[in-house]
Parts: sequence; C-alpha cells; structure tokens
Amino acid sequence: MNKPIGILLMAYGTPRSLDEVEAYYTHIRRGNKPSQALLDELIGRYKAIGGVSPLNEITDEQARRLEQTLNAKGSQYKVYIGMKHAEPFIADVVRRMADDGIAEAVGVVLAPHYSTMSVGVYTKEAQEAAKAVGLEMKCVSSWHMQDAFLDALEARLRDALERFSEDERRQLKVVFSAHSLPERILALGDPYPKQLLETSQALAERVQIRDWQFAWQSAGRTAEPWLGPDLLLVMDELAETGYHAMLSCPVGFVADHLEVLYDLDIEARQHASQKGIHFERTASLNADQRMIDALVAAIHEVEGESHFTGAR
Ligand SMILES: CC1=C(CCC(=O)O)c2cc3nc(cc4[nH]c(cc5[nH]c(cc1n2)c(C)c5CCC(=O)O)c(CCC(=O)O)c4C)C(CCC(=O)O)=C3C
Ligand SMILES: [Fe+2]
Repeated sequence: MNKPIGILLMAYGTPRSLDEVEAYYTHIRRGNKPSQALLDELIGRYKAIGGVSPLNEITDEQARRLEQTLNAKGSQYKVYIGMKHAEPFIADVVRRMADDGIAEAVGVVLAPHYSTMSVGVYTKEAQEAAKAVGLEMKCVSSWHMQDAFLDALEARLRDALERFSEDERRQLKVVFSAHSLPERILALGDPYPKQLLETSQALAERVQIRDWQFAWQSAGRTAEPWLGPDLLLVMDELAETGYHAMLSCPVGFVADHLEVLYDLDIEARQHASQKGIHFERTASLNADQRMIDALVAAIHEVEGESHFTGAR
C-alpha cells in the first residue's frame, strides 16, 4: 500500500494563553524581546477580543476539511499543520512527517498572496527541513486567483453589501486590504502588491464595484517605513471627501484573528464612527468549503507540475 502524500498546511500561529504572548511576540520579532509598552499593547489587544484568538481552532478546522476533501475520491493524503510563530513549528512537523514514513509532500500557506517576507519564509523553512530528512517537498507559491477562492470572497462581498441601505450604497467605498510589509520589498520587485491588486480587481469586476481602492493595514512597529496608505488614513480621506459608508474586505487574511478582530472590528470601526462613517467588514473565509476547494486545486496544480508518483 502506497504511503500517503503529506500535506503541510502552514499557518502563522497564535499564543494559546496570555502568558504565552511574550514568547510569541519575541519569536515574531526574530528573537528581539518587545519593550514592556509594546507587550502591554499587544496583551491589551488580545484582552479586547476576549483573551485569546480563535486562530488555532480555525486552523484545525481548515486542516480537517482539507484532508476530508483531498481524500473524498479515495486518494491517500495526510494533512499536517506547521506554524511559523508557535508550536508545532514548521521544521518539527516536517521531521514528524518523515518519521511517519511520508516521502513526498506538498506545502501550502494559509496566505493566498506570495511575498518573500511571508510565504517565502514559510516555504524556505519547510524545504530546508525537508531536505535535511530526505523528504521531497513541493510548495504552492500563491493561490490568490483560484476560482473557488474568488467565489467565496464574491459571496462574502454580496452579503456584506446588503448590510448597507440603498442610499448608502449610492456613495460607498469598498476598501480591499492586506497586511502591510516593509517598503523595501518594492525595490526587490516582490509580487505581493501586484497579486493583491489582481484579487481586488477580479472581485470588483465580479460584483460590479466601481468605487473601490486598496489600503494596507496592521503594519509592524519597526524603525523602517512600511507600505501605505494605511486603512485609517484612507478612512480620514473618505470622510474629508464626503463618504459616509465603507466596506472593508481584508483579502490578505483568510481567518478571524487578532489583525481582523482587533485591527478592523475594534480599531478601524471606532475610527470610522468618529468620522461619521458606517463601517462594515466582509466575514472571514475561515473553513468555508470554497476556500478549501481553492487549496485543493492549488495543491493538485503543484502535484501535476511535479508528477508525483504517489497515491491518488
Ligand atoms: C500578534 C499577531 C498575529 C496573531 C494573530 C492572532 O493571534 O490571532 C499576527 C497574525 C498574522 N500576521 C499575518 C501576516 C503578517 N504579519 C506580519 C508582521 C507582523 N505581525 C505581527 C503581529 C501579529 N500578526 C507583528 C508584530 C508583525 C511585525 C513584525 C516585526 O515587528 O517585524 C507580516 C510582515 C512579515 C513579517 O514580519 O512576518 C505579515 C505578512 C497573518 C497572515 C497570514 C500569514 O501571512 O501568515 C496573520 C494571521
Ligand atoms: Fe502579523
């Protein structure tokens, strides 16, 4: 009996309790401990969303559904979760895959758009770990234009537009957003901004949204400049130009987590009400079957490229 093909589903990770936040944040900052002020601010944000983030439960459900969907036609796939900033870390999980006898694997990140600073980091970690244990690891680089991914987001946009009155929809701005990155990626020709605009443009065409723009959010607090304009700044400009309705569609995030539940639902919503703007946000995809179908399609595309001889 053939060994199953391993699927390494990679996610950002999240602290399991407030006392894990310091170690987690230090890991995100590549080993540099945050100042007490920065740590208190992050802990405050977790407290504001109820203490911990739902990200782990959502990642587990995404993995369960992905394995179920992949094996629907009797194939043999085994899905493993590897995290970037929390246990179980990517490299440890790749070693566990090899110990389980997995010889071929496909890695995919729960981030649809490629950047050297996000998906590139996950992929490098996974492939270095795979090489060390003699496991063949192919990785999906991006899945931002998969039809099923766009179908899911199109449905979310149509639902959210219903939450505005006829009148508001006459002058409403749809703002697509994603996690900002340090500006220096532009000089590197990183595809992240272009891919985000491709997804945004495709959605605007599907839903016939004429009045839309792209904004960055959740920029890190580091010395160097991060991509802008920031969502809050865009909101100020909307208020100054007479907008009273804005729909936020964070296309760069696939799950409810702190940078949606706090940065958008608390911070951006507060800012909007101070500006007299009716703020709504599209619901996150989380374990939506169409998003899972997009992951499956992206995995099969990479398998096709690599002509895996493994189980089907
Ligand atoms: C607290 C926290 C959560 C936890 C949420 C929870 O517990 O619910 C979270 C989640 C996420 N963050 C995400 C994306 C990114 N976050 C970045 C950078 C940063 N995040 C930070 C904080 C957080 N982020 C911080 C302090 C930085 C700046 C680092 C620095 O000071 O240098 C960067 C820039 C590159 C890098 O620096 O990694 C990206 C692309 C994604 C999307 C999926 C993905 O891309 O994996 C998710 C789920
Ligand atoms: Fe982040």
